[in-house]
Amino acid sequence: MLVAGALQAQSLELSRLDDDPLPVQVLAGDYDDRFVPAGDLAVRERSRSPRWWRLTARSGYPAAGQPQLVLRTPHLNRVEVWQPQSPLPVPRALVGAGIDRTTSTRALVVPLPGGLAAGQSVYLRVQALTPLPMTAAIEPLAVVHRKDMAHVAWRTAVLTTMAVVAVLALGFWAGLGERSYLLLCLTLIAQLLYLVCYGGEARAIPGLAELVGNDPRAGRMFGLIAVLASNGFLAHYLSLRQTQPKLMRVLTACNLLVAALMLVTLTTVAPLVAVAANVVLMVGLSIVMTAGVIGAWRRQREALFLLLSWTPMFALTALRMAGLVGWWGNPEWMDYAFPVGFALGGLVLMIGLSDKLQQLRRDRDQASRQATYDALTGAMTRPAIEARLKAAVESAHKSRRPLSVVFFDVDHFKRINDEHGHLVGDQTLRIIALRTRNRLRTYDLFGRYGGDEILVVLPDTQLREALGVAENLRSSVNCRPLSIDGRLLAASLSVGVAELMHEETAEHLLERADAALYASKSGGRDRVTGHQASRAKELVH
Ligand SMILES: Nc1nc2c(ncn2[C@@H]2O[C@H](COP(=O)(O)OP(=O)(O)OP(=O)(O)O)[C@@H](O)[C@H]2O)c(=O)[nH]1
Repeated sequence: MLVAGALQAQSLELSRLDDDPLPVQVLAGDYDDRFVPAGDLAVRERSRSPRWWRLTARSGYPAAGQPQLVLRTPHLNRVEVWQPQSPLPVPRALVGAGIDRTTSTRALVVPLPGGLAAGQSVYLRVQALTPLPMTAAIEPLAVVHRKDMAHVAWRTAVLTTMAVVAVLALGFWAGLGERSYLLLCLTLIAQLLYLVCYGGEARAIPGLAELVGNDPRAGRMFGLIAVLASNGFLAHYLSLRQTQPKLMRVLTACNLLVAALMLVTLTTVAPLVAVAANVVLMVGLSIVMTAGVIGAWRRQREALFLLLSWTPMFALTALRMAGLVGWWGNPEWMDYAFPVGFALGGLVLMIGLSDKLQQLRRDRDQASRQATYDALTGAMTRPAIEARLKAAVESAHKSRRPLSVVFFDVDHFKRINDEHGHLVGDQTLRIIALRTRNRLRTYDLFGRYGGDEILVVLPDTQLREALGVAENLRSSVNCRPLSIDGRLLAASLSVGVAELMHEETAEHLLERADAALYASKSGGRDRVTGHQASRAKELVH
């Protein structure tokens, strides 16, 4: 292993004493032959009681280089360090008593003012509260500062990204009322709190600093809450209950285990709980990953986002598990990879969620279009035109402005169907709809009321003008034959017109227009009839 900057191989030896004798005895060398070499430079302390560790230099670290003892990823651990020839220890911890605010939360740093001669040792009394190993190294002060600055920059970027995505998710939830956003926000906040508890930034947050300093279980609780919230989010996001009910049941069982672990965490700080929590986390992640793979196989779009966001987290959690059980050390990049994985995962899921909502909106718009517009003619459907007529009538009454309706029906349409077939009948309807609609203003309403009946609503229009419009519609059809599949077909319309009377309902207005249409039919077809309310009789034009 190289000391960056100094470009000098770490010539150190780490050993552990499985006991907690008095410091004077240890410093006097009474226990020196009972220290067992650790094999590498990882302080992997599993005992809950304080244990002694010894770091011995194989070659010298001169005082001129301002060497510093560095214990990376200390998390919640508390350490007392005896510098060579010093009878008093230097206490160090990220949170609580022993904080050193002159360095970042990357590591516990203790200066070695007199350097460390070959064969000289530094003694550490370690009270481990987390099972992840701390890596010991000796770095020149300049290197410590450089790495601290990089650490602060990285952590600030990552934690700020998570906080921003969480706030955005909260805003989306408030605006759209979509529960997934709230679950995503909760997940990110719990992950953020988990990271700042173990990463040490909690020491800068009033309230949280005291909580974490006094109780190492706080971070674990946040971790478990994050697992619950993220499982809830993912189940909701993938619609797991509907799409993969079996996996949903397994995930629910997993959530119950997490809830049980939360209860256990309230009563004990045993490291086994951390291992159990990580096992449950891995099981939960495996279920979610399986659901993602199945969803992706079924071409469920959101499953792809899920895989994209959770594959790195899955791999990192597996690596962290391996670190916990001692299969490998805890390399420096893992300190950053884990939070970056959280932040990127949150970002990708946020994008995925927006994509899902966009898709839902497109589906809803399409369904609403289908419900509003008739596929054959492009006119409004009957329920849609009726609703719009009702609203137009209310608005006309309120504003005391005129409104008229035109009702028309294709003459002898049944005959066209019978003689030329249904498809030609369809084409006839389509062409008639096109020709008539082209004669209307953009704000006139045009709807298919029945098989070959069309209702036109003309806002701001009195009967006289409406009769003119109706005549225009009629002539647009009978002015020249319709050309369908090389055939020329003559068609005509019978039209009824009525103007809205004072306090009249939409239904009554329609009845009068229908009566006028009936009058056109019985008067010989291919004509326009207006229903003149005041004279209570029909006018034929
Ligand atoms: N091709 C086609 N025919 C339809 C559609 N909807 C309804 N029809 C037919 O349209 C015909 C409507 O006939 P009516 O309006 O009752 O009678 P008509 O032959 O037009 O006679 P008059 O209205 O008295 O002039 C019926 O035969 C329906 O089967 C459709 O979407 N496509």
